[in-house]
Amino acid sequence: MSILSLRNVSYQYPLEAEKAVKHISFDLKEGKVYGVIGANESGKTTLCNIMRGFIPELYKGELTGEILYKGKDIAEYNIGDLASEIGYSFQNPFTQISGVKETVFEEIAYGMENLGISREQMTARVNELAALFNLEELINENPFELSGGQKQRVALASVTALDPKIIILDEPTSQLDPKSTEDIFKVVEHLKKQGKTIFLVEHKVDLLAEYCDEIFLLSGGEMVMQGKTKDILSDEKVLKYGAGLPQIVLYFLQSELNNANIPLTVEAAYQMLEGSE
Ligand SMILES: Nc1ncnc2c1ncn2[C@@H]1O[C@H](COP(=O)(O)OP(=O)(O)OP(=O)(O)O)[C@@H](O)[C@H]1O
Repeated sequence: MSILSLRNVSYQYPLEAEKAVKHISFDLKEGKVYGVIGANESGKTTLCNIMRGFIPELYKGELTGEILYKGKDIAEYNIGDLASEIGYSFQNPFTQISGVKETVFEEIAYGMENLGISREQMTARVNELAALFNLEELINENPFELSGGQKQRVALASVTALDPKIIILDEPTSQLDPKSTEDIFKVVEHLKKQGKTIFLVEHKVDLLAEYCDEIFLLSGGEMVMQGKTKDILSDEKVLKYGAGLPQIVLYFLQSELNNANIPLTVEAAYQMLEGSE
C-alpha cells in the first residue's frame, strides 16, 4: 500500500525565477527503501522539505500539486504531529542537534518527552537505539563535542526514537568514513526489516545498489528517471544527468561484457561470471 504520494508537485522559492521542483509524482510503498540521486542543486533537499511539510509551513513560496500521507492531504496534519509519522534527518547534523541537552542520552530522549511515555520506557528505548547506532560509549558525552560522524549517528537515533513510519535521510553519510557509512546502511536495512519506509538522498551509488528497492533521479528539479534499482543503476543515461553509477556497472559498460544483464554489485558480478563458466 502507498503510504506517501506526490501528485504533480511543483515548488518555487520566494523571489526565485525558476521552480526548484517541477511536476513530481510518485508513490512510496510501506517497507521499501528509495534511493534519491541527482547532481548538486537538482532539488533533492527541497523535495525532502516538501515531504516533511516544512514547505510551505516554514519556507514560503508557491507550492502546487498534492501531497498525501496515508491518503490525506499533508496540510491537514499538524506539523509537530507529523514528526512522529515522518522522521527527517537533515544533511547537516549540526542543525539537528537540539542544543538544549547536555548528554547524548538526553538528546535521543528529547523528542520522546512530549509523547507521554514513562521514564522506564524512554530509558529502555534510548538504550536500544544507543546499541543500534553504536553510541553506547558516548551516551554521557555532550552532543556538541562529538565528531561530525558521531553527531550524525545521534541525529539519526533521535529521529528513529519517535518511531516514524517514514524516515527521510538527506545525505546521512556525507561526513562519515567508509566503515561508519556501511554502519548507517546496515541501520537502514534494520529499519526496513521493521517495516519502515526509507527515503534516502545519497551519492554513494554502490551502496544504494545494494540496499535500495527503487531509485529516483532528479535533474533540474524534475524526476528524470524512476524505477527499480537494477534498471536505473545499470543505465548509462544516469551519467548524462550528472549522477553516478556503481563501479562495477561502469566496468561492465566499458567492457566487452556489456550486455542486457549488468550486475550492480561485485558479489552479483562474481555470481554471474561463475554461472557463465
Ligand atoms: N532556501 C532557498 N531559497 C532559495 N532557493 C533555494 C533555497 N534552497 C535551495 N534553493 C534552490 O533550489 C534549487 C534546488 O536546491 P536543493 O538544495 O533542493 O538541491 P539538492 O539537490 O539538494 O542540492 P545539493 O546536492 O547541493 O544539496 C537550487 O537551485 C537552489 O539554489
